[in-house]
Amino acid sequence: MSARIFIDGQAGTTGLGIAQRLRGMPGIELITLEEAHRKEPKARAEAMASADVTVLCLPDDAAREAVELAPPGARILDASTAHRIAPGWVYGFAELDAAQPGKIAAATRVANPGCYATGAIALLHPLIQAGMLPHGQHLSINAVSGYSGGGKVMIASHEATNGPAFELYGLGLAHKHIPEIMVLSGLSRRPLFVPSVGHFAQGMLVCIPLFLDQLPGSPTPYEISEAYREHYDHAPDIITHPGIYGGTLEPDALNDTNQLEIFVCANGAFDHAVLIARLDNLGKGASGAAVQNLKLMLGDI
Ligand SMILES: NC(=O)C1=CN([C@@H]2O[C@H](COP(=O)(O)OP(=O)(O)OC[C@H]3O[C@@H](n4cnc5c(N)ncnc54)[C@H](OP(=O)(O)O)[C@@H]3O)[C@@H](O)[C@H]2O)C=CC1
Ligand SMILES: CC(=O)N[C@@H](CCC(=O)OP(=O)(O)O)C(=O)O
Repeated sequence: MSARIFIDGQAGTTGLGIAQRLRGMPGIELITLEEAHRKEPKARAEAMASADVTVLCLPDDAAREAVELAPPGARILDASTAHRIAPGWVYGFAELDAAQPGKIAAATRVANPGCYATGAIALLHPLIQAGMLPHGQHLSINAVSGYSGGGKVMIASHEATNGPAFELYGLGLAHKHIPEIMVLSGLSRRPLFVPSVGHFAQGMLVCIPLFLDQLPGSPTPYEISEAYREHYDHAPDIITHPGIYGGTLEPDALNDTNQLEIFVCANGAFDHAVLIARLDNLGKGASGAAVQNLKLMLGDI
């Protein structure tokens, strides 16, 4: 028997990415609304009622409205920021720890993580859990994303104007991913987060600098990479690199995959390290993770 999936927001960047991934999968039937009806509350509520899982690929306010429209008991996977740390919702980062896949599988409401948050949590949570980073550590997070991270509006703007080549944003230091990064990593002190966007469509790097001599026990970079190896030993989509990485890193090497790579760069003479996550903002940072979560919610069909 096939599983019926309704994507609310089927015409957007994330919705199209999820639909494309699901079309190739056996055992999945997509419920689609005609263009004229795709924003009608009644048509959307009916589609939700007949779906095994509804995936919300909508702006935050529209996602909150959709949850209100949903019949009681409807299973929902929300790709927006609206419910990431909301009570009653399970965070859809399956690699968080050994218990998370089971929690996602059993949940009625799952929040798909933000793209930057996926990279930051993947770097921070294992070290905080292992006691190598204190919960109250002062941290800066710097990241660059391809312009598809900004959805249809940013894509159209970059493609129409051929730029800007690069820009910093979020300079009010209140980016919407900071709350989920804090809660899921286990940080008690708000990190500084400076995102940026470049004139390339897809791909992402998330970088976290550390002064190793300020950490408990002054861990070596090798101990940090070993902590990642142990934590992600049973996570096929997370690729850890042993030892210290000293090459160059381009953001788009994992495009169209659901993988995330972790690098530890360091210079022991200065006790300096930089933790780096590379992922596809539209893959593991959005549609790839959504499909991974859907598979778990449907019993890994
Ligand atoms: N792009 C990315 O890398 C990521 C995005 N996300 C999140 O996913 C969600 C969708 O983002 P993204 O795909 O980029 O955005 P887009 O702007 O590309 O797409 C949003 C879609 O939602 C539709 N929509 C808006 N309001 C309603 C409504 N009331 N009822 C039905 N449909 C509606 C829009 O319709 P119309 O086409 O008519 O404008 C559009 O098709 C956002 O919450 C975003 O934060 C999550 C992870 C990564
Ligand atoms: C380049 C760009 O604008 N990126 C988006 C984040 C996209 C994303 O993954 O986040 P959500 O799932 O939370 O929307 C931003 O910074 O708001």
